[in-house]
Amino acid sequence: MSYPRVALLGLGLIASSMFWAMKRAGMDSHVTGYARSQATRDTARRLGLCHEVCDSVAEAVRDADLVVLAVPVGAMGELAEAMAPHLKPGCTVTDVGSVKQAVIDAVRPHLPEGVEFVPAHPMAGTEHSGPDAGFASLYDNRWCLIVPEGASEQATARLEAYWQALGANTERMEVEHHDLVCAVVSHIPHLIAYTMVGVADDLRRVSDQEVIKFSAAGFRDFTRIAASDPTMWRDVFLTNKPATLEILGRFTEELFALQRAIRTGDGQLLFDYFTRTREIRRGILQAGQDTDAPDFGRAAVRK
Ligand SMILES: NC(=O)C1=CN([C@@H]2O[C@H](COP(=O)(O)OP(=O)(O)OC[C@H]3O[C@@H](n4cnc5c(N)ncnc54)[C@H](O)[C@@H]3O)[C@@H](O)[C@H]2O)C=CC1
Ligand SMILES: O=C(O)C(=O)Cc1ccc(O)cc1
Repeated sequence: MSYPRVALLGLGLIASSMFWAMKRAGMDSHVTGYARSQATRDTARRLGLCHEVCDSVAEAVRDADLVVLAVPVGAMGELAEAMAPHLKPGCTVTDVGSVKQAVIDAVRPHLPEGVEFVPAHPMAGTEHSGPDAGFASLYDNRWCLIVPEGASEQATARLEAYWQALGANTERMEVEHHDLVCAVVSHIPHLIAYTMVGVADDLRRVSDQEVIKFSAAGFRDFTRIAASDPTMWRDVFLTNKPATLEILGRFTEELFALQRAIRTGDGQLLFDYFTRTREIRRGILQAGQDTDAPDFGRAAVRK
């Protein structure tokens, strides 16, 4: 079941992809959009993004049955405060932020009685941002994590059905677990990519093309990930502090153990470690959980 009127607040990669996916799904919702900068609103109008691009938050949310907060995590609270007085009674508010506890803490206090808040997080994205970065298939076969946290069953199930219509699979998760899982599968991997590209740049080998020219897929993937939006990722680390520090602590412990093994020539430790991690990759492929894996990956598993 869809929503008759949807408001998208923040018209970047995630919101624009939602609009194109809604269009592709043939939803007959009327979609309003709002972005803070005039330039983004102009681009959105030029692209035909949303049925109506509004110049104020108040106008965008006024009649909306579903309001989607799609701005960097650090801007969610301020946006929620600005929109709250203009919400339609009984509407549902959701968000797409990469961190959940901080968003819940920042948004919920502003919401009037009778408005449902159902936080969500599509596990899909690219390194591109802005209104022209979106595309209809972004959510196809990707997970959208739903963190009901006090929302009614009816509002939660309705949002799940909406995301499924956009192409995603949905799974419910508790907030603390969500933030820890995302620190492991997304946040710390991004930090590692940022660090590795920074290290290569310190060696002055990135800008003169040498690293790019000779790099295999590993480093290229790091450069892609490290090109992600700086505002968004700054906010992720500032707001998911406990989980990212926990995982970073474990990561550096392991890294030091590997460093020591290299220094002392402990080949057995390195071999055992790499064997264990290879099994994890094979397990993912065998379970068919990596839809991006090229066929040769699956073939290797079948052997
Ligand atoms: N990019 C990705 O791969 C993914 C991002 N997310 C989350 O989705 C949210 C949006 O991310 P993207 O669409 O990628 O970002 P984006 O940078 O493409 O778009 C964000 C939009 O919000 C606007 N904005 C920023 N501050 C604002 C404010 N105070 N008031 C109104 N508008 C404001 C920006 O001008 C921009 O139009 C973030 O919370 C991010 O953590 C979730 C999954 C994947
Ligand atoms: O582009 C990539 O590799 C991603 O990991 C996309 C992504 C970025 C942030 C999220 O909160 C969820 C997914």
